[in-house]
Amino acid sequence: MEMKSPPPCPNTVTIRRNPHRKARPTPATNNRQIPISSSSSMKREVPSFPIEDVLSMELPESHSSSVTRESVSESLKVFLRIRSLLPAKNLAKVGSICDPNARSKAKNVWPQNPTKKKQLVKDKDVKWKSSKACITLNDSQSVTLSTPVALQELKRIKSETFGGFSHVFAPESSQTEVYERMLKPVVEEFLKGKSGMLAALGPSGSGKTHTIFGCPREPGMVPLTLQHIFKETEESESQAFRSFNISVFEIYSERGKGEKLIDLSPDGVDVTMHQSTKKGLREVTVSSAQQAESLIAHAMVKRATAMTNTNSQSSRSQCIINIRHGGANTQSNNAVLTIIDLAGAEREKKTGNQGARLLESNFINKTLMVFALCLRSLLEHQKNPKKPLQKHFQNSLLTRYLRDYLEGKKRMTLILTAKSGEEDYLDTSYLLRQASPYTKIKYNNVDEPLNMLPNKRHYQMSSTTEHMKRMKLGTGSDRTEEEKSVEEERCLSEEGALRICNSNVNSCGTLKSDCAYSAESHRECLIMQNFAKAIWKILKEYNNKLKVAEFEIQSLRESVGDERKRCLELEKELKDLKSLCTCCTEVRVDTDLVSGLELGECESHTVHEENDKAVDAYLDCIQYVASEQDSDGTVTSNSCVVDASCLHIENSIQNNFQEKDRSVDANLNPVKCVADEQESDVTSCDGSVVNGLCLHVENSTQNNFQLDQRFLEKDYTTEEINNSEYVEIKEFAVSPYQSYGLVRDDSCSTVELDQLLSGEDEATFDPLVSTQDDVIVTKGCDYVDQSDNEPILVTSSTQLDSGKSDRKPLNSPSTVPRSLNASEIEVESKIPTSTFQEAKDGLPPVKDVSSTLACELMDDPLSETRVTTSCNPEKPKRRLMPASSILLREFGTSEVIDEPEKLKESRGRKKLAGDEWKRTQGSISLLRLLKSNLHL
Ligand SMILES: Nc1ncnc2c1ncn2[C@@H]1O[C@H](COP(=O)(O)OP(=O)(O)OP(=O)(O)O)[C@@H](O)[C@H]1O
Repeated sequence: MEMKSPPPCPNTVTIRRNPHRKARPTPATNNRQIPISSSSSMKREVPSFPIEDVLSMELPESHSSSVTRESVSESLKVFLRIRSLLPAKNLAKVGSICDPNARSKAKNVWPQNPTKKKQLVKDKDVKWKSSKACITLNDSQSVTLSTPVALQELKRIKSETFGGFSHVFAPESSQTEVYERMLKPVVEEFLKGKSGMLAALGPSGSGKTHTIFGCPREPGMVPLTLQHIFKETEESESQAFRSFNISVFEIYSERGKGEKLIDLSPDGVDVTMHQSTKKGLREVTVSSAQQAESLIAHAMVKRATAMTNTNSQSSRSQCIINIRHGGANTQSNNAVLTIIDLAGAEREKKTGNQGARLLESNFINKTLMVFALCLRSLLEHQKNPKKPLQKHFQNSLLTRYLRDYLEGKKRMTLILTAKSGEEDYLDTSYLLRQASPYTKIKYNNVDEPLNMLPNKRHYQMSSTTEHMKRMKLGTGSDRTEEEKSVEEERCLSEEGALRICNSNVNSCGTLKSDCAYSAESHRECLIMQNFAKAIWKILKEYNNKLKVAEFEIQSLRESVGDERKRCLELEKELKDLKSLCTCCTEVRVDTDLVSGLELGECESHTVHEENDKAVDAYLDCIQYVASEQDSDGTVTSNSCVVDASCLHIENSIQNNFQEKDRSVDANLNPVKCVADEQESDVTSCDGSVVNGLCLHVENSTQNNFQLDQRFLEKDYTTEEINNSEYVEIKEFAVSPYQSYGLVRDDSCSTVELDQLLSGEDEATFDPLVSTQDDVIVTKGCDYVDQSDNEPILVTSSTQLDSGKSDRKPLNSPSTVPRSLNASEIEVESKIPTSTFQEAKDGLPPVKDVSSTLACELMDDPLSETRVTTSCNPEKPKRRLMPASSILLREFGTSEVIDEPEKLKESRGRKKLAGDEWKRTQGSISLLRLLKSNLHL
């Protein structure tokens, strides 16, 4: 369905985000191709994957392990809250906000010492006048305490810096802010099943109670905690998960006589505590924040407070609030959240306490001192494990109750409250000096399963462990309680939490599963961490290898490019050489170089460049002849001997080459076959019987070879010859060649024994009367006879004359005639084209054929080489003594020849036998020596 676009409004401008797309023909293939804009700016560049950046990133050494360490080795969290600097008058107002009865209570503060009262009035005036702060916040974790001018002489310091706090709350910090930052994480952990404890520590009147309980307008940590936990569990379906057991009690010493543990719940009674076991402490189950707050409010009413000169409602006891999961959830979650409002340290001079208040004050101070000693001992023990953990906890009920916390077995949080006025400098200085080192306390291997244990169970476990140790040591039960306690403590401290955990596995099913889960999680974490490290390492190694490989590829490409250039140069060079060899219009063979050859009327041979391969081959042969001639004109080449006189290649016959090349091939091939079969007395080739000794191939039109009947053992009819594979031939017709080693089965050359007496006169050749000297071997018999008047092309002919040699030929039979006239044995053939083709495939170049046979001839020390021409066979034959022939041959081999000839020579040498080549190479040095000595 086509949608017609509305007509364009003349006043509107259409802005196209994308350029126009030109219509283009539908591609033939189904694959839709995304049109690519020709403009480079429109090309969508896909950013490559930043592998380099990724690989260059350093993997944190042990991120997960650091996290683990952080969770395992956590410092004691110490917060500092600075109370706002308010004049006493304003403070009273502030206090009255939270506690309406504060003013009236203050009036009723006991004891009312008139003298002190007057002094207080004076102090108030002083405070009012000197409302300067001695604490300044450096940052969120440190403060500087400045010594008032009046005390600088006494303290000899002007200021002190205290740092390392988890957070320092400024005076203007609200309760909510304090809760959010300080207690909320602890509460959340508690809801997850981890116990926690918060204790407020500071001098009297610094705001501990205010921070912990607050007031209706500013609810403190406890109300906020209750609201939090009930809010969190509101959505829980089960009632059991929405109820908590809350116990509130105080440790109080009435008039300094002993310590009492008083249950502050509505129906609470005195609680007896043996070791850490509390008897009679009532836990109130609450299911809402209101119920809990009501309970806390009731407890606060019951709590012992008194008016002092520093606080209108000074706490006289250590108040402890425990919140635990209630109902059925208690069994599965034993986590306890403990919030403690400690009584403030008091200075007698400052508070003006007397009598019972003074006793209470002493008790409070003592408890706080024990508390501080426990933490100090823990710190020193952690700094130097050789230092034993002191048993300060035994010195107060509070510290006994908080033993696990004070010994670092459970995590706790401290909030220090400090007054910032100069008049509170001493209290604040004492507090900070005492408590700031607590920030260095570490919790090593504190595991939650330990925290989840109820105190009773923990001590039972400790007793069990101790009992087992005692059983191992064989110690009796005659130990005192104190010794047991001390030993138990030592064992606990030495075993560590993990071992305790393992012990718990045996005693507690829940604990066992928790421990196993924790250990498994930790193990999985380590495995994954190591796995990630290994992969990262492998990736980096592969990256390095990749870089190396790329570098190698680049270098190889460069080298390939160089080789290509070189190859092109070589090809060009080869082309030039070829053009020099074949493309020249005229190739001349210097007659001087072939002086040993009788060239007859033809001193130069001209071949036109248009000649075919056969002609090229002949040219090569000529060149070989030329190159292999020594200065004396003696043919000494071991690679090629060509009767140059047989080559009558002139421009006049160039057309004949083109026309008659097949004839040339035809003449070559059968002769080759003859040579292959020469080992037998009678040579057969393609069913034709030929005489291997005397093969004169002419460009005849006859199909059959014709054998001279004189060389046959008996009279054959022409029909018999043509039809039979073998005919018997006279011995003399074969033996001379065998004796001279001319005919070999590996020879691929053509052999023609020919007197070359014009090839016509049969009477001139009589094998029966011919001598050995007259034996002539003509090799490479290609006979192209155009006509009687035209020049005759004989590709190559080598005449071997051994008759006049003093040496006797090998296996030379005395009865064998020495000379044969090839013309008398005339084989005329016209071999079918198919036969030519078959033979042509295996036919090596003419020059190779010639060279092979020539080499064999030259290798025979008894043989002599004579090159004659078919044009003038009467020319004198050149003879060489074998030794000199070899030397000259070797000498010729060691000669430095130019490159084109060298190439051709190497091509010819490939045909040589391996041992022969080695021999030639090996004697080069000798030849050089001879050359230098003989001045050759
Ligand atoms: N940050 C504060 N903001 C407002 N009022 C505060 C703050 N801190 C303390 N006050 C007020 O100062 C008075 C004394 O505080 P509080 O009773 O909490 O001190 P304390 O440290 O508990 O003393 P003690 O150890 O004697 O019990 C209270 O009336 C309280 O309302």
